[in-house]
Amino acid sequence: MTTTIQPRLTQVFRFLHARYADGVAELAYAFDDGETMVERIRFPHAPALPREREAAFDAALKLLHLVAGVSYYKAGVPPKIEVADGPLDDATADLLDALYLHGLAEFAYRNGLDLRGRIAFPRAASLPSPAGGRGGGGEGRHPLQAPSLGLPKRTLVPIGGGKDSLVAVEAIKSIGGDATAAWVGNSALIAACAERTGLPTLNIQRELAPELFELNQRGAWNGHIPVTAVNSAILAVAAILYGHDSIAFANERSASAATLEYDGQQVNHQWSKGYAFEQLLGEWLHTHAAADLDYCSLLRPFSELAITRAFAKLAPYFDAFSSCNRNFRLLGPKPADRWCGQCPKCHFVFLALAPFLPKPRLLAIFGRNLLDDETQAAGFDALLEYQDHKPFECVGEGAEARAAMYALSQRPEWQEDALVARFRDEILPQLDAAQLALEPWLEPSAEHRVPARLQPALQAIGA
Ligand SMILES: CC(=O)N[C@H]1[C@@H](OP(=O)(O)OP(=O)(O)OC[C@H]2O[C@@H](n3ccc(=O)[nH]c3=O)[C@H](O)[C@@H]2O)O[C@H](CO)[C@@H](O)[C@@H]1O[C@H](C)C(=O)N[C@@H](C)C(=O)N[C@@H](CCC(=O)O)C(=O)O
Ligand SMILES: Nc1ncnc2c1ncn2[C@@H]1O[C@H](COP(=O)(O)OP(=O)(O)OP(=O)(O)O)[C@@H](O)[C@H]1O
Repeated sequence: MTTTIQPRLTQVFRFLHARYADGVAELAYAFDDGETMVERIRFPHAPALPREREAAFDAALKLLHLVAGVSYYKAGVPPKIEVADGPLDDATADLLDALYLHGLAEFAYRNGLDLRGRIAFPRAASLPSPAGGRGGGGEGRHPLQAPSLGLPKRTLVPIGGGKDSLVAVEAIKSIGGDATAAWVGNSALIAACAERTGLPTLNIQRELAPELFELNQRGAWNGHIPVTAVNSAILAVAAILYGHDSIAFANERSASAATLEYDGQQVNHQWSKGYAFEQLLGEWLHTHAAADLDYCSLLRPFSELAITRAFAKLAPYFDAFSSCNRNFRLLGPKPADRWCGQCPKCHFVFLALAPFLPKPRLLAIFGRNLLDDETQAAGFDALLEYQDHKPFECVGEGAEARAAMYALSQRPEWQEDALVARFRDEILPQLDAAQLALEPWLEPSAEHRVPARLQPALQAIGA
């Protein structure tokens, strides 16, 4: 179907319906009275849903509808949001308001928009828990507790093709945890990583509504969306459908740090990988879907450097993984050999692995030495927050990039490489050497929501 809507002139974004049958979820949206846009999520070999899980499944499917709408809403950012099913309870509206405001903060910043005061999901103050939850309250603000469903003690581990999820997988394997390697989309690279884990696999397909790409061609607003939230909501539906009691993402501590602050608002490229979103969704699932469905990040206590140190021990993945997001485009060109070598992710992962791997091993992974290439100076400067802000990408904090670069500048095998020498001569004299130690970054922090059953896996990562 061809769309005729002028996206930037729309007045209402409408959540029409979410339906599920035979392993396919259909999520329908529209602007104003325009064409229906349908996103489809395909759950392979979907089992019949046990009756006791139906309410939880319906709740999770509704949430997925609301979360996945962010891809379409952003095309027009109209002033009004309507939900055909009716207004949301406060906890659900709070989650959605936060996700759309903070998850689209980079999008807004780069497009010169201000979404504050514009995003307001319809809410009714006193709605009861939709999953048949129990336990008093009555004000509808926090609908207490959803029932326990007796979900099997199995963990869905989302796989992104990069180092982080593979560290999480190996940590769960090290404690003999029952787990499934799950991923969304049709990336062959992710499939190869998932196969290599040796775990049972689950590949969920996602088809965006084709009208979105037409809207993009017609001048829709476009930019970054909180895709981890979409993947999380898909996996929550999957956990209930296939029977898993936990979803263990691999979102690092640094994901909670803002990329920059602008006009009093924090702009974080990785907002839906951060702890605030993890808490919102984890609580929401307990109160609205199933008390025994845990959503967490297994890597939350760890910095990027602690994670690269752990990954440096996982040699069997070295010729399969890639953190370069250019591999994961739906439409655009992809790098020929897994690492484009030009983007912030390539720069950061090279730098963060370098202190923990023998140099020839690292060069073999990337097929080149990014730190001996003067043309890459600006890219590394941004990582160090030197004359630039942190890039809009999934990279560690400026301070940990500086700690990694400092460590290399002290090592004979690295210190003559062009960008390490430049750091030593030009940037280091402007820094406080007391702030550059690597070791503090390897210490885990206490803040996480990892359920007791999986906590022993944290030892494997921190060791
Ligand atoms: C792979 C990638 O980085 N894509 C971003 C890129 O998209 P591009 O236009 O270059 O091409 P496609 O990926 O083929 O997408 C085509 C258009 O489709 C729309 N779209 C796509 C996926 C989706 O979930 N929703 C969508 O609306 C969009 O209009 C695309 O233009 O640039 C886009 C615009 O800035 C980004 O939206 C694309 O980002 C993807 C959604 C994506 O998967 N990105 C992840 C690699 C990513 O950024 N991960 C973050 C996680 C942050 C978080 O809070 O979740 C990270 O690793 O830090
Ligand atoms: N297509 C996907 N399907 C399911 N989960 C995904 C997908 N892409 C990313 N994720 C998950 O989202 C989280 C954040 O992704 P991120 O890209 O930071 O991790 P990664 O790919 O494991 O590692 P790296 O930081 O090296 O890229 C991880 O838990 C990852 O597994």
